[in-house]
Amino acid sequence: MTALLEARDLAIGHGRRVVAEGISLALKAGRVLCLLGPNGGGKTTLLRTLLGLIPPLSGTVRLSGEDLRGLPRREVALRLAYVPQAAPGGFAFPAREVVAMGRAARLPLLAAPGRRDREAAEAALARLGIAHLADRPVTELSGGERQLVLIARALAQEAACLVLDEPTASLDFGNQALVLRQIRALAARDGLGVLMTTHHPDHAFLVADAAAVLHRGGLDGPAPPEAIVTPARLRAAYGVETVIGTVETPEGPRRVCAPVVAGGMAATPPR
Ligand SMILES: Nc1ncnc2c1ncn2[C@@H]1O[C@H](COP(=O)(O)OP(=O)(O)OP(=O)(O)O)[C@@H](O)[C@H]1O
Repeated sequence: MTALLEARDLAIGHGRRVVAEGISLALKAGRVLCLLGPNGGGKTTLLRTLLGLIPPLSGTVRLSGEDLRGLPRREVALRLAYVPQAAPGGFAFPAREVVAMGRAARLPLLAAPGRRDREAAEAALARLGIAHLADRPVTELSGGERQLVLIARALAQEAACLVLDEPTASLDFGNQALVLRQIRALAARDGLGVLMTTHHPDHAFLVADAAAVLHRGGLDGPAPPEAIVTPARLRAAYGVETVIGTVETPEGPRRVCAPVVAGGMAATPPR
C-alpha cells in the first residue's frame, strides 16, 4: 500500500536555519501517527513542510507517491486537510459557514457551496457533537468549541489525510477524549491517515499506531508507541523522569505515562 504521506531524508527549517534533518516517515491509510517533542523542537515546522506551506531545505515529500512540488495547491488540499493550532480572533462567521469553508478546494473558483457541500458541513458538525453550535459566531465560542469547529472544517474537506497541530491543546478533559475518540474513529472506521502533534505522550498510547519524537535536530521514529514513548527518550526530550505503567480499561490493558514531579527532574534538561 502506497503511503498517503511520505517524507524522505527531509531537512526542515526557516531561511537558512536548519531546525531538524534526516527526517523520514510514512503515513498509510487507516493509521494514526503521533508526533511528540519539546517546545521549539520543530513540530509545526515539520507539519508545514509536509503540507507544502514552507519548502524543505532538502529531501522530498510525497503524497500518494507523487512529489509534492509537482502538485498544484488545490490538489494538495484535496489530499491533505490541515488543522492549525487554535488562534483567537478572526471574523464572526457562524460555525456552519466556517465548516463549509473546508469545501473550498472542491468548488470551482468563486462558486457558492451546493447541497452536497452543505451536507458535508452538517455531517462534520454532527460528527464532532457540535451541531448545536452551527449558528453561533465562532468569535463567541470557547477556545475548545472553536477548536472542534476547526476540526469539523478539516473533516468537511474530505481529504484522505488529516494533519492536526495540537488538536487537543485548548480542550477540557472531556473534549480531549471526544476529539481523540474521533481521531481514532476517522482512522479505524473511515480509513483516513492522521498525523497529529501533541504534548501528551499518553495520547500516543491512546490513539496512535506509531509515534515519533522530534528533538535535538532529528526525529526518533516513527515506531510503535511502546518503542518510542520510553522513560529514557522522554528524559532526553523533555528533561523529566517518567514512569510507564499498564492500567486495565474497559477496552483492555493500556500503557500510561506519569511524570515524576517530586524531586524526579533529570539532572540535565534538553538544550
Ligand atoms: N516563521 C519562522 N521564522 C523563523 N523561525 C521560526 C519560524 N517559526 C518557527 N521558527 C523557529 O523554528 C523552531 C521550531 O519551531 P516550531 O514552532 O516548529 O516548534 P514546535 O515544536 O512546533 O514548538 P511548540 O511545541 O512550542 O509549538 C523554533 O526555534 C522557532 O523559533
